[in-house]
Amino acid sequence: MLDVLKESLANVQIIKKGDYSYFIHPLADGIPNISAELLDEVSDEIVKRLPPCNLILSPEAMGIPIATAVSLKTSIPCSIIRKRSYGISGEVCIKQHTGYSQSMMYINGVSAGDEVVLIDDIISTGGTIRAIIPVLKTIGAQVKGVIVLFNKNHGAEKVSQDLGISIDSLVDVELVDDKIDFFMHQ
Ligand SMILES: O=P(O)(O)OC[C@H]1O[C@H](OP(=O)(O)OP(=O)(O)O)[C@H](O)[C@@H]1O
Ligand SMILES: Nc1ncnc2[nH]cnc12
Repeated sequence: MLDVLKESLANVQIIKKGDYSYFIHPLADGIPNISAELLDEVSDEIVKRLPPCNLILSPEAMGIPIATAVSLKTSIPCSIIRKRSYGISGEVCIKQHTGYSQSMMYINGVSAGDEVVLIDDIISTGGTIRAIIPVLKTIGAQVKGVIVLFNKNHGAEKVSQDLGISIDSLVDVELVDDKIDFFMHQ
């Protein structure tokens, strides 16, 4: 099961962003190419786990292919959290910190009463999800769940406990320096 995903994890390259270890994978980076089979398999699995919701939300950039595929398979609309401001009414600005970058992000298209599932390629430090979730609650949206492909170094468990939300993932990743291990959840 999840054989294409398993195969895609063999021989991933690891690079350094300063002191931060980073692995290169099709669905986390768009490099090497994202095969249709991989996207199909991963999105099928996420659809199986998807809590009932009326909106899929995903931060740019690498949440987009996964969230789009899930949206196509479920007919649930998808909204993208952008790194550029449109300055339109209702836009909410947040500050994202990852292990290697800081960026402003802008939420449009989420309304009070929406039942939202957040989909992303990876959780690592949790900075991205920690920035997004409280703002969704302030807007009055209900966060029905978070689903990521990769849970790096137990980021999901830490954020889940701190924010009191459920974070599901398909693969646990242990990455320290240049040593990487993957643990599939099935
Ligand atoms: O848990 P964290 O430490 O916050 O890391 C996870 C985030 O890092 C990556 O986003 P990035 O902003 O690098 O953009 P990208 O999707 O364009 O790679 C990834 O897509 C997640 O959104
Ligand atoms: N591809 C990746 N590898 C390791 N850490 C990450 N954090 C965000 N993207 C990552």
